[in-house]
Amino acid sequence: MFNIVLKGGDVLGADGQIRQTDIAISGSIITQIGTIPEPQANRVIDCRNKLIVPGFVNTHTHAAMTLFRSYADDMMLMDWLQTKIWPAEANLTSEDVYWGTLLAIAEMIKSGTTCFADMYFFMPDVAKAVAESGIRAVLSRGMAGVTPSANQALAESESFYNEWHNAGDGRITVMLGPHAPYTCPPDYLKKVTALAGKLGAEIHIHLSETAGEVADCTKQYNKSPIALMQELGVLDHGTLAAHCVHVSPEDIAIMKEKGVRVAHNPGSNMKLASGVAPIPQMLQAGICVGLGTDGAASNNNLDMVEELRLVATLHKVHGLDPLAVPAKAAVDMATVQGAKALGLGQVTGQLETGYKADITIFDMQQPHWHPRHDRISLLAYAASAHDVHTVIVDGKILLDNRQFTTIDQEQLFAEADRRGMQLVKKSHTK
Ligand SMILES: CSC[C@H]1O[C@@H](n2cnc3c(O)ncnc32)[C@H](O)[C@@H]1O
Ligand SMILES: [Zn+2]
Repeated sequence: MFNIVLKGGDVLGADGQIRQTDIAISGSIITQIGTIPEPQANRVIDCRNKLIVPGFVNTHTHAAMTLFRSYADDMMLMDWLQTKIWPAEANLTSEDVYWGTLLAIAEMIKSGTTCFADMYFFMPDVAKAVAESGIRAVLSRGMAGVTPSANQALAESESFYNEWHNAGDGRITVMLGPHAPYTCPPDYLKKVTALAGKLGAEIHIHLSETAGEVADCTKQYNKSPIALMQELGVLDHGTLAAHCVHVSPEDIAIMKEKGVRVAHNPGSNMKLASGVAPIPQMLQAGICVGLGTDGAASNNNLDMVEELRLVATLHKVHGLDPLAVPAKAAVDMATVQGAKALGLGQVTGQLETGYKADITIFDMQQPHWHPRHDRISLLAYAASAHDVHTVIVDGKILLDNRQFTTIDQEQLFAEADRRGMQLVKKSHTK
């Protein structure tokens, strides 16, 4: 007796091939892929005309920034952070972060994401939203060495790791989150690396996002941010580096040597006019690249279906090369490579027996899914988040025929609207 059987869908297997077959789920695990003639299960889902893929892995976001969506647009990164975002974030409460995160989780589930990496504040409240909603997440308490709360952030990171790493039925893992080289001076980063060594924790950090960051770092330390991180030991504990837009061939060689995994955020990089990361060169060098949305204040949504299309098209036009990031490579970045980037390569990101049942099911009975010459191509270039029909995480259905099973949508929208408006009003009256 299985818990769930997905019957007769077009399944994207771990070998990259799509076959019409069945998937059986027992508890949290995929236990069988192949024809199951008369399935005995608590729930059998008819998946004819459905595409079944590994749930998307969003490798970099700041979930609760949904509350600042459309508050500050059309600005460059440092101006955006310094004049709008950081002042507004100073007013955040733990309840705001809980509701903002839950809004993000709802948006991610509805667009097919089953796992995300977050860096923010009030992380126990983020973890609570993750635990209650049923999604999978890799959480980091953001730390900035230049702020008065620098030492408190280190202490909170340690207690957060001790309380939440592997919690929520194993759906939550924890990393350390030094924000960036320009907010975390070398002495502070040394404390972070010492803590990473003590806990056995990996590190999630923003690196080389803008040309200005690289120029300032080079002026101050005579080294690129990547080379500086190498010197400080930041790359010795397992590193998830967000952005890496302005990296040189020498930086790429260091990243390869140190096994740095990259969270590529094409939508955010385009909107903040940060630049185009050399992703084809990184892939060529054998670096693990996952896909992320960044926060909803810089993207301005958390839709990995859109990000999939952006990554597959941006690098073509930038390099004048239609093969720069083919559809299959883009889908891999959104799934299997994303899971590897988060240190979850043995857990999620693939439809294979023994892996967690983290699954997204697309409804292909829509005009833009016909004719079906190539389903991977349709997913990368034609699909929409509206096609997401059912989402399963850890063997539990979180979105059932487009309806949430763990989230009260009406209450969520009311809380998020009220809190978002209040936060922006507070920022304007200061
Ligand atoms: C210290 S918690 C995380 C911190 O990061 C800020 N943030 C959001 N988007 C970006 C980005 O693209 N680059 C750098 N920092 C970013 C967020 O507002 C929080 O303050
Ligand atoms: Zn970010």
